[in-house]
This record gives sequence, C-alpha cells and structure tokens, in this order.
Amino acid sequence: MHILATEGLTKRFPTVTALDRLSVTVGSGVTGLVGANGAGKSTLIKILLGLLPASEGTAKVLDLDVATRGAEIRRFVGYMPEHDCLPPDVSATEFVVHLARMSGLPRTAARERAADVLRHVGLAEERYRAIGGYSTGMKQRVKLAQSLVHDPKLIFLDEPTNGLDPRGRDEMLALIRRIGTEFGISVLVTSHLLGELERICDHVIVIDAGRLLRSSAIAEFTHATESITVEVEDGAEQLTARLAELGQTVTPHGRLLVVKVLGPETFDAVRDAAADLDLGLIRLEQGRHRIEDVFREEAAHV
Ligand SMILES: Nc1ncnc2c1ncn2[C@@H]1O[C@H](COP(=O)(O)OP(=O)(O)OP(=O)(O)O)[C@@H](O)[C@H]1O
Repeated sequence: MHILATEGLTKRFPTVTALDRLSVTVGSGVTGLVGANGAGKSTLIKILLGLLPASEGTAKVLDLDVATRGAEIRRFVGYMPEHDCLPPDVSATEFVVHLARMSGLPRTAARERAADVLRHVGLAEERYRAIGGYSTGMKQRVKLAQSLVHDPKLIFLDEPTNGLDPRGRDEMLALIRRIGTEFGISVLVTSHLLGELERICDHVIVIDAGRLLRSSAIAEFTHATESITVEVEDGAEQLTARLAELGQTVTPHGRLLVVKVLGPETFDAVRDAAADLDLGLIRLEQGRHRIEDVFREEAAHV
C-alpha cells in the first residue's frame, strides 16, 4: 500500500504557485523530500495533513482523502513543524504530556508515553526544565518527541536538522533512521541539504518550484550516476574522442574526464584507449556522484 499518493496536486497562492500538478506516490520506510527553499515542501506537508486546502488535484494519506478526512489523518500521522513553536515557560515533560492527553490518552498512560518518547529522542534530566532555556538541538528533539507521542503510523518531519551543528545534525539523522527501522514508523522528512538525506532514506523525491523532478529509490539515485574520473598528462581531447567512438559517455573537464560507468567494460575501454593512444594515465578513480549532483543535472534539464 502507498502511505501517500498525490495526483495533479496544485496549490496557488495569490502571487506564486507553490505546487504545480504534483503526482507522486510514497511507500513505507524513510522517504526524503528534497528541494531548495521555497520549493513547496512545507506546503505539501500542510496539504497532506488536511491543514491547507489544495487548489486542484487530489491527495491521499494512508488511503484517506486529505480534503475530507483530515482529522483522521492527524490521528495516525505525527508532525514536526519547521519553525520554533514551543512554549518557553513549560518543561518538555509538561508539554509532551499535555499533547499526549490532547490526543486522547488517560493521565497515567500519557505520562508513561511522554517519558518513553522523550527518552527515545535522548532528552534526560533536562526534560524537567523550562523549554525556553534549551539549545536548538534540544528543542528539535522536543518537537520530534511530540510528533511521536500518539503512536503514529507515519510522521512528517519538516527540516528537522535546521539550525543544528554538524554533530547535532548527525545525531538527529541517526535518530530519524532508527525511528524508521526500529519503531517501524514510516517517515517523510524534508531537507534542502540534499546530501544528508542520502544517508538515511530508502527513497527520495526531488521537487523544484512545486514540480516533481524525480522520485526513486536511493540505490537508483546513486547507481545511475556512478562514474569514474580519468586524468591524463596530455591528450584529454583525443581520449574523449576515442572513448566516445567506443560508445562511452564522457564529459571533459579540462585534463579530467568523467566517464559514466555502463558496466565493467567501461574500465577496460579507458585502460585500452589510453594504452592505444600512448597516453600517461595519472588518475583512474571511481567516484559516486551524490544526490547534489543528480539534483543539479536534473534541474539543468528543466
Ligand atoms: N500562506 C502563504 N501565502 C502565500 N505564499 C505562500 C504561503 N505559504 C507558502 N507560500 C509560498 O509558496 C512557496 C513554497 O513555500 P514552502 O514553504 O512550501 O516551501 P519550502 O520548500 O517548504 O521552503 P522552506 O524550506 O523555505 O520553507 C514559496 O514561494 C512561499 O513563499
């Protein structure tokens, strides 16, 4: 089953089209939603939660229509908003217990559940202190904890690494991965930092200006762009021409050539062509393009 599916989903604001005929499906697991600032990520999440009406098109979350079943969707889905939205004067424990009670849990169960989720996100003794004194990383953890407290099947995390230092970012990403694998909760996580999602997602959706650029399993993203970098002392142009004759896909960058790996024969072709032309090979390096490169390539074609 798809955990969510959109068809021709469009959202027009007075001066901008935030989503433009977006049709995409998402399966279970950890899915990354990647796009630059303003690409439409937060708008999509708000529509999926039934908090914002679409202008056109349809969307379903857990097979429920967002236009009519928003309240049910929000029962099964947790949401970590992008911006700071925490009350400064209460403790993390009080805040999360309160939200657990609002979701319908009795007092004792709400306390137990809040303690569990705060422990899972790594907040220890400090959970009894007022949130106003927390670091950004701790606030992000509280926001993550509240998204989990009502035992959702799926969570939407909007820019959870925003404002974190590199260590905080790594910890948050590891936590998100664990939620997906150990707790079996499906995750839709947004980021404008494309590389970081590569590490934790099973599937990535790339959007730009509200339009779908690409949706594929992470393995396809990296596999499809596997390439080798070749450097020769002289004769890069000759080598480029020879490899092209041999059916290889070559992009010259000065003395460097980036050759797309079509199969094991690509390595043989480079070695043999360099030997035939009597060129000195300085470097033959396998390099995996990262999602950033894929994004740039895709964006260049739009
Ligand atoms: N309530 C609104 N009224 C008018 N325009 C809006 C509104 N909400 C979003 N937009 C516009 O829609 C576009 C998409 O915004 P959105 O917040 O969905 O992007 P995003 O990908 O989440 O980016 P960011 O990470 O910067 O929030 C932007 O141009 C934004 O200015």
